[in-house]
Amino acid sequence: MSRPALLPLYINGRFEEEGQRFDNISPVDGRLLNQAVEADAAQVARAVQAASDALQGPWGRYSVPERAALLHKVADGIQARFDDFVAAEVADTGRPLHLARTLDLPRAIANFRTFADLAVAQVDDCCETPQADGGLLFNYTVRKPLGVVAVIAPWNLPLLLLTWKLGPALAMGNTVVCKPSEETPSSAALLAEVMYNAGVPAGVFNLVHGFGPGSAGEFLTRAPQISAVSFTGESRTGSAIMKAVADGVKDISFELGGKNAAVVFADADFDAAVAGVARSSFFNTGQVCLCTERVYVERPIFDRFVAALKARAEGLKLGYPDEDGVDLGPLVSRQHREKVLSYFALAREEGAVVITGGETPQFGDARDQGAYVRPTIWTGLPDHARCVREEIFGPVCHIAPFDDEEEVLRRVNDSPYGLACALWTQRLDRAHRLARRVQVGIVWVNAWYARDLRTPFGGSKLSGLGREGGRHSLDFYSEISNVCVKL
Ligand SMILES: O=C(O)C(=O)/C=C/C=C/O
Repeated sequence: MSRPALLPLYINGRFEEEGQRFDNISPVDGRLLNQAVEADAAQVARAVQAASDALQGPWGRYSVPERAALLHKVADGIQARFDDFVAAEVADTGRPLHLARTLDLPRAIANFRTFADLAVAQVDDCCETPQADGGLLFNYTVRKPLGVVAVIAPWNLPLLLLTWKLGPALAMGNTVVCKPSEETPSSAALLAEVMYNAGVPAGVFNLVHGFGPGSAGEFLTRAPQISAVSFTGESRTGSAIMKAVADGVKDISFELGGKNAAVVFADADFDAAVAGVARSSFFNTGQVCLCTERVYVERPIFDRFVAALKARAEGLKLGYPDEDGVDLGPLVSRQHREKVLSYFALAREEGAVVITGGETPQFGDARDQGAYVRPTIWTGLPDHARCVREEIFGPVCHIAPFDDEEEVLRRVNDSPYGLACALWTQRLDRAHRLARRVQVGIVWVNAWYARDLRTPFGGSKLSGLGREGGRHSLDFYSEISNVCVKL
């Protein structure tokens, strides 16, 4: 698979290599993977202008079925280069090959196909209003594109999350300017090739690489012609974007941070709960906004559960992406590892008992130049400890006992975040009762990160604004008008 040594921009249907370059470093062994072009203010402005112009071009005359057909062609194009995309995603993130093959790529393809099909199936409202004079009002909904959408994607699930936004945005007739994370630019560059080869009209999809403040991210969110920003990432970046678009009162869709809890009751299926909590804490090396970082276990099974979770964590294999049986890759970068390690140190200062982990592994090979950390479990911290309140975004969780529903509900809700929660119990009456009272956007019961793309997805409090998924995405990416006709 030949991945370009230089990842270009893609503006108005043309690949551009002019501009400052930045290095893309492997988190597996620290070697230079490739470089990407950092878009400057003028290039971002041209991308946004191209997107704005494209709305008045052929794309503006595409019917919904024609847009859907083109999105299926894009999905076909990704499928046809499945291995290239897997290699790009694995190179940038260091994730296990099997994870890219079973999650990232299938979801990227599904993200286009699902919203192409939902757009075609979309039915809008109408209603009749009898008038006192015997007349009738006929009301119906008209759905138009928002316009130019800025899509800013994170580095933890680069292609999955970029396409999760692109699918509905394009299905609803918008044009987009995308800025992938500077940590993971490679798969987005491949997607530009697929868009070009699928015949997506020039200006409909544009790609700018770069950073946030003072770089492409800021230039994009401040561009006057954008109508909306769809962003997944840290809460404080979300706040900065809100400020950038406030004067223009732009639409925003935010899927932000979390400090997600798992609650394990004594009646839970013990082995399923241990496996589920180990997965929700360490999946993708803890780099998913939905990952568990707070575990609450009912006291009668607490000691047994801690021992079982410790054994699970210590059984996880850290390795090269293509190693047989590898469970965890590295964190996305040395810089992110410094952040996670700072919490490892903070936990000790705050008085944590380290059940397992809390340090970097010593491989004695090239991986020591990477960004690996050991899966880590703490206990013994008070609920107000920073390590129990702040998002760490690594393979780490704090585990604490609880005695009753009301206590654990209060503790789970005592968080500035409100994204996801996993409840492990066989008392489904209790599960349904608690699910309504947990202040999050997504509750899993005896499961975690099980997805139906039609369901509402997003968080409350600092975890975000709005919902993605199914009709929620179609509505966000539409300008909906009502027409009222006197008959
Ligand atoms: O699975 C999804 O659709 C999704 O949005 C995942 C988000 C994870 C964020 O870290």
